[in-house]
Amino acid sequence: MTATGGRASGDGPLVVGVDSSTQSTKALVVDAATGEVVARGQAPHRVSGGAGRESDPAQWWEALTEALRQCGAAAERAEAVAVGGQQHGLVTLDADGRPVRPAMLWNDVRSAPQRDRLVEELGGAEAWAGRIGSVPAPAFTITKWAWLRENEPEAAARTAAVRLPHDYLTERLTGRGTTDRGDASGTGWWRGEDGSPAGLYDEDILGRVALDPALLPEVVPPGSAAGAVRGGLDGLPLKPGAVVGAGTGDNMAAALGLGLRPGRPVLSLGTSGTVYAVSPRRPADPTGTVAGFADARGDWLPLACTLNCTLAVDRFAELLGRDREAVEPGGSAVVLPFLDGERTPNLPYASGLLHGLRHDTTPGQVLQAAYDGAVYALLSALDLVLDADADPRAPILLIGGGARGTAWRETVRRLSGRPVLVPEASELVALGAAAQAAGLLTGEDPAEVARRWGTDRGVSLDPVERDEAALERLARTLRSAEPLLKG
Ligand SMILES: Nc1ncnc2c1ncn2[C@@H]1O[C@H](COP(=O)(O)OP(=O)(O)O)[C@@H](O)[C@H]1O
Ligand SMILES: O=C(CO)[C@@H](O)[C@H](O)COP(=O)(O)O
Repeated sequence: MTATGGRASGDGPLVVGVDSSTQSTKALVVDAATGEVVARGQAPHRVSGGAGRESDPAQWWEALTEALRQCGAAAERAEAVAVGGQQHGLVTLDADGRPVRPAMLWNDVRSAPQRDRLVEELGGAEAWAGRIGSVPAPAFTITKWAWLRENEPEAAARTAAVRLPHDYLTERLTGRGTTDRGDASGTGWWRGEDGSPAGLYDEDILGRVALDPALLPEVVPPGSAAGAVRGGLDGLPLKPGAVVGAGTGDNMAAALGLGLRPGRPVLSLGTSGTVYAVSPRRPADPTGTVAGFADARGDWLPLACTLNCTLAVDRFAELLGRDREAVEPGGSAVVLPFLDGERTPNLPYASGLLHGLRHDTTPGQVLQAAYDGAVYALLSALDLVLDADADPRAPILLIGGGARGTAWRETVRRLSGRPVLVPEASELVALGAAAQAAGLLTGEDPAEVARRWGTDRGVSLDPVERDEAALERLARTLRSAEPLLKG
């Protein structure tokens, strides 16, 4: 079992990297010297359906414990651990550190009205982009906190600490309320332009949503530890005293795991679809398409995110009664798979749309159209996340659960016209967290650790001619259907 596709195992210390994302927790035990994955575990999460998307944070802790148990004795020997987690989720804790209510997740769009109001109150989209580098989407933590205050004031009043998903797990490990700049940059109340690696909380913005800064975690600067694993964590197979990294958001962790350099675009196909690149310049997109996130090292991570990716396409396959790979070419069907509303483009009230059916349209063509719709939304932001001087021939790094599927790979090739590289290492978020943990032991930059491990080695797929006709059909349908999708 190797992350790196072949280097021999060494005698390096062991580290644990955790990916606590929407659907599950994955844990890897990695040899810090070679990057060899010596054990792995995975346990699922429950996410509510209906109007919102919520998960009980206590369940993430149970899933972490279970995933580590599956790693066996190797986890107990690890010298350091770090947690990458789904971004943005609002975790509210009471005075005893227990969740006041389930966490509202990144893909819960109930706070769209609060988002619109907040954008207007600060002086519009441009003002937000200039101030925090992003125009908040309803994904951002600040909009969820505003929703909570309005809709469940007693829960907001009982809140003694506000955390992100990865902060919650890190705090249970160390007993200290901490976060990092990468995940903090998705809250809506963190600013990174003052030159200090940890950035700062924007007290004026916090005042607008009546959130006391004392309720927020300390931002641990890159290269520093959050603490050590506490004693007395019954049933958790980690060694007390093991170093705990600051952790980060899952996309920032994957960027670490790839040892990503500026100019290399990443397309991640999971519950969310994301497209991003590392940049030395702080982004500020007033259209709101690109979020100006910080990375976990001191650079930036301009990123666009869709709400409808693998789950939406799998749902189309299920509705059509087909295997997810049973796509067929041709036809004129167009699917805008916005089953959960959408963030890119910004259409929180949208639902899915199927257009262009003819008597001879086949179910396999409709399924292919669903893949096309999901990938189109991401590719429309590809050039926007890259710096102007980025090489347009650089391959797209394709990661996330969907990257294992042939239909996903071929759709990205056909709609992008670019070479595609699918890393052999499948769990890049957990590997990035492991690289952060390893860097704390060795004093190295975590991205250098990942490069040393060779995590971006994989299958190279040559470019194919871009399917302009499909792109044009999608663009036209999106334009024409806008009033309907705005709901
Ligand atoms: N072999 C495969 N082919 C295509 N899709 C896959 C394959 N394996 C997993 N997936 C997709 O990957 C998704 C999970 O991706 P993952 O990146 O682990 O999600 P997340 O991190 O958002 O929880 C599932 O929704 C599933 O549709
Ligand atoms: O909201 C975003 C990025 O801004 C999402 O990418 C979340 O971070 C969830 O990630 P996955 O669970 O799909 O990996």
